[in-house]
Amino acid sequence: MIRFERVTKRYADGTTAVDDLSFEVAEGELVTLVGPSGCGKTTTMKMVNRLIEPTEGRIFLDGRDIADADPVELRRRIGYVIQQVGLFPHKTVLENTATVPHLLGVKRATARARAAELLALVGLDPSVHGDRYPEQLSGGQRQRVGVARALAADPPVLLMDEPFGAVDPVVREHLQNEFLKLQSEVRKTVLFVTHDIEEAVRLGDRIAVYGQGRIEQFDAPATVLGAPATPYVADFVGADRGLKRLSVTPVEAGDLEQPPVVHLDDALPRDLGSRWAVVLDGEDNLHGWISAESAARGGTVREHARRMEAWLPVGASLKQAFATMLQHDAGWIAVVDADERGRFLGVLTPARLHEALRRSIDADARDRPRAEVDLETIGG
Ligand SMILES: Nc1ncnc2c1ncn2[C@@H]1O[C@H](COP(=O)(O)OP(=O)(O)OP(=O)(O)O)[C@@H](O)[C@H]1O
Repeated sequence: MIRFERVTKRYADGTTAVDDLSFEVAEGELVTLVGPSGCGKTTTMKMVNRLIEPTEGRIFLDGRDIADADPVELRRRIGYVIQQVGLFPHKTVLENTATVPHLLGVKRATARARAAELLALVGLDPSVHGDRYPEQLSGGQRQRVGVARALAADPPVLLMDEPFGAVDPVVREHLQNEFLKLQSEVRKTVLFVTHDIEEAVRLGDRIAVYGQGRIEQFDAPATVLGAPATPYVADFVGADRGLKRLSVTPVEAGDLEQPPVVHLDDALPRDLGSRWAVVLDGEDNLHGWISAESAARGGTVREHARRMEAWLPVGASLKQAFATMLQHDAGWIAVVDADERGRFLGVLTPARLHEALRRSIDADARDRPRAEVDLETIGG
């Protein structure tokens, strides 16, 4: 969808901001550009909508060289969201959002109706916020309007330059989550600039890690964290990359331990064979758990079974799993099928969680599926 072919940008004063850059972004893909200040991220971005012209090389959008496109027509196909939002202060939120479609000749009423839909989509109630002016909004709300406005002309491509950079960390995490949800619906092709590796990892299908004017690594988040391509990348993603990796590594069925299991309608065994057992209903769905102590008192499984609060669907992140363990002060959590039936699959313990993490790091380093990694062969 977007392709850079040996693109270089040298400014008039001799600064090489982007140096012989080649990469490709697939349709519907979200690529984050991350790196320290001044490494060329914004320059890369602005060359896509021709706010900056490359010195050398070519950029293709949908297979067509953008140098041949009319810049105004080109920008209609590209939504642009920046940190300083740039809303018109004298226009209401609804008018701000409807501006571009209106300029493109969409009838006023239609443009406003569409704008209201978009505001709802980014989490603003048009009946509450639509008639306000930008100064009557919080920073986070303004950013949402910025995103809604960029989507208004329904462009296939979105360029986002530190769109959530100016808001506090809590609001920022909200906006990131909302944006991920939105993106799963609208599936735009997105270039997203950030200097925050956490943000890059959370949002990106792939991450381009920038050094000075060059991409040092262009890979999926888990690979960048697990197998940094260069010492520079390793340093940039940080010593706590194991922690960051928790949030991008899913719980897999192969990570789970199989504890003793009893069914609700079973007669209670005297000896569970363990300090606790998982209790399932007649359809093998998770019901709860039972301790060896209560089993020893006799009675029925149903009588002693306790509800299981600490559980997760398979595919949830290891970070969520860890958070759930801490939240419930649980030494293990149950993992169920991700579908509606929620069949019990096994339990995750802290030791298994740690193994899953080590396995996924090693799997990436060796470019092999996680299930095939034998932990015995990993040093340390
Ligand atoms: N108009 C310009 N003239 C000269 N040099 C420029 C110009 N614009 C940017 N630069 C330089 O080009 C380099 C890359 O700048 P760019 O804005 O692309 O970086 P960035 O990675 O987006 O940084 P930041 O995260 O601080 O926004 C920097 O050294 C910058 O000083």
